[in-house]
Formats: sequence, C-alpha cells, structure tokens
Amino acid sequence: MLEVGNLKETEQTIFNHTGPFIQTIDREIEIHTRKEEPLVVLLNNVLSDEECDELINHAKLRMKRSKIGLSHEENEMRTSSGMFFEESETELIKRIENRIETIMNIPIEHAEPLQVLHYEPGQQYKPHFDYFSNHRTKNNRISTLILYLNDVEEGGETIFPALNYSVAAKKGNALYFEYFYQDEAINELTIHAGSPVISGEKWVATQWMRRQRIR
Ligand SMILES: O=C(O)CCC(=O)C(=O)O
Ligand SMILES: [Fe+2]
Repeated sequence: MLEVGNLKETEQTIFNHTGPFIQTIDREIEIHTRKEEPLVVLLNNVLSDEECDELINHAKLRMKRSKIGLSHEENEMRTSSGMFFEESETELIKRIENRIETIMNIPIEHAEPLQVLHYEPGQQYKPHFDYFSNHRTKNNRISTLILYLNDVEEGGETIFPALNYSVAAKKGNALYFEYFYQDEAINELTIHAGSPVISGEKWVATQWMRRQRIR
C-alpha cells in the first residue's frame, strides 16, 4: 500500500489477469485463489498429468544435490536435489515456457532456466526469499512460479509464515507470487518455505523471472 496524501493506493502488479481464468495458447488455466499485496495466486490445471510425468522422467536422469543462491554451495537450507532444463530444450519445455510467459506476463527472455526439485521424506527448503538480498544484484528476480508435478502423500506444503498461508502440493497446480513492489516491506512478506515431506515424495518445477532479460 502506498500512501499518497490521505489516499491509500494499491501498487501496480506484474500479473495482469483479472477474471477467473487465464487463456493461454493451448490451455485454460483456472485462478483458484488470490491474495493481494503481496500478490500470491494459486492456479489449477496449469499442466496435464502427462506433462508432469514427462517433466519428472526427464529430470530424474539428471538430478544433483541442490545448490543455493549465488554461492553455489551445498547447504542444509535446501536438502532436496535438483536440475535445470536448458532453454527451450524440448518441445515440452517450449510449450511450458509459452504458458509461463502468458501466466507471468513477462517475455521468456527474462526467464531463468526451469529448475526441477525433488524432495524425499525429511527433506525441505527452509524459509527464504527468492530475490537476492545483496543490493549490488542489478538484475534481480522479480517473480516466481512453482509448478507442482505430483501429489505429496503427507507434508511438503509451500508455506508463507508471514502471511499465515499454506498451499498443498497438488499435481498440475501452480503457485505464483511476485516481489517487485516499491514498498520493501511488502516484498519481505514473500518469505516462504517448502515444508518437510513426511511421507511420499515431492517434485516441483520452479520458474524465476528477472527484471531484465537474461537470454
Ligand atoms: O518446494 C517448495 O514448495 C518451494 C520451492 C521454492 O521455494 C523455490 O524453488 O524457490
Ligand atoms: Fe523459493
């Protein structure tokens, strides 16, 4: 909220969808719930079951222990394993990139490589911000889309402790949030975590967008 005189104005968002659906070239995506400032949107029907399975199967062959942030060191912050797809690597990745562009309302040239994470029981991603807090970072991240690739038996919710909000991982759903607000206090409310998987396993694909193009 920006205060202009006595008026409280809502800040401009990147996400530009208003109705209950987002029509992409090949799929109608449903907006399940949305919270404002910071904008956090839960989307249904982003990926088909077959697309989720194909992403998992491609990723499985190339998993490594996850690395965090700029330091690229293994760390207890994130205990899952992960991999990155190459830009437009396959027909499936191109199709998903296309959908992501529409959902996130940002050209794909701003997109980092799509990352896949795999969590086994006990594994988690502790509370963090997706943007780099180092102020020298010029081309920072501005928004995130987490695609859930399977149903988790128990645990593994994405939680926002400052918003008292929790989202269960459900196959084909996705969670969008952005942190490009002028008011830094709003950005800080996007602190989130992947809570520990209790039983079953968890697969997600994460898309981070940058302020400027990186491709
Ligand atoms: O696994 C999750 O639910 C969260 C993943 C996440 O925060 C990230 O990839 O940045
Ligand atoms: Fe994150």
